[in-house]
Amino acid sequence: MTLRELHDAARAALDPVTYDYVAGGAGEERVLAANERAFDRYALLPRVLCGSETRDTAVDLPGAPGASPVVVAPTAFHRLAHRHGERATARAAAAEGAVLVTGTAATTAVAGVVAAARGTAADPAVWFQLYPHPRRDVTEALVRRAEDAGCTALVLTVDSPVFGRHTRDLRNGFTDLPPGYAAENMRGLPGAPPGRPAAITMSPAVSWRDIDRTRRMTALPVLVKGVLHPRDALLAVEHGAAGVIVSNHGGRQCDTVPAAVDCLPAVARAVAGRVPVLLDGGVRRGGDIAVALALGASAVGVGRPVVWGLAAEGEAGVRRVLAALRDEYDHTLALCGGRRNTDLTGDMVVRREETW
Ligand SMILES: Cc1cc2nc3c(=O)[nH]c(=O)nc-3n(C[C@H](O)[C@H](O)[C@H](O)COP(=O)(O)O)c2cc1C
Ligand SMILES: CCCCC(=O)C(=O)O
Repeated sequence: MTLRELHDAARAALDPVTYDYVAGGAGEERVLAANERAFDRYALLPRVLCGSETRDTAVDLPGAPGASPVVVAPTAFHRLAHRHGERATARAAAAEGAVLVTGTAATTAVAGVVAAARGTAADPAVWFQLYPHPRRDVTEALVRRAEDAGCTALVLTVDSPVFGRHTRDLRNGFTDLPPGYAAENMRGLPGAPPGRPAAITMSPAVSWRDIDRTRRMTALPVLVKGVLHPRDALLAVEHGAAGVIVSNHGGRQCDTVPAAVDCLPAVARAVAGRVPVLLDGGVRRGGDIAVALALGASAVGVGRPVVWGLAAEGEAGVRRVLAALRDEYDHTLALCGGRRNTDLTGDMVVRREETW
């Protein structure tokens, strides 16, 4: 099955409200569409007669040496997509050597997610995503949970000072998890109502000070997710980020921003190799990964395709998505005369004429 067929199978398997939650974006979904379309405007200029029978596509990421260049981006509520939920995703990512980013909005507690990954691979890399919280004690409790579970890095999502307005969810009245599902990591936190999970809080009042505070709480590397402006990328490095993730949240926050991949070159220039830069949004094929790496990314994140794999076929479906993307990428690397990721350089990407 191709990724497109997995998407169709997922659509058939999911109830329409859940499908819309995953598929949808903010506003008129312009950014959602632009993320994928932007890749059509980039073409690869291969080099010839410089390839190799053996290629190495592994990449060293914070807390994840020798990882796949395809990272599972944090996506909420996997138990809505499949009864095995985040555990299935974790087993699949571990089996494929891919970093799994789980997070505050997971429907399985982080300890269970890491345990599932460890049941599959000796040394899986699971990162924990959280929103900078205005209450330090809440952030600290989440950080300890991630550490105790065995996560190897934290991801702070900074593109969500307020919730995005997801048009389809508003139309469908999808404002809360159905009975029987919860953001399990939010249970028992300071300020949580007894027996119930605390609400996931986003605040426009958080700042770089909160990033500094979080960094001081932990020895884990901290990546900053949701950067588009090159000056923010620079600030992230200055504030000790171990990595910068260029992302517009899959078109689910501001519907007037550029396509994610179009923001990558300027961010990569600003970061200038000091920490890894990752890119997510609209990555759907191996060629997209090659373009992103040539434009300065060390790895890419994939969001929706993983959820489609999960909904269609559980663990096996997620494995299929991750394996297909890595295999297509390896094939593209071979076609471009590369033997390792760093052989893809900026001069090998050109703009297509927009005459079609
Ligand atoms: C259903 C869904 C849930 C998401 N939940 C989160 C989340 O909890 N935290 C976060 O930082 N990003 C979240 N994202 C954004 C993804 O991490 C990622 O930026 C985006 O999906 C990448 O775009 P793609 O879906 O085109 O690959 C979510 C995206 C989707 C589609
Ligand atoms: C409170 C959960 C937020 C999930 C999210 O980030 C998204 O749906 O885009």
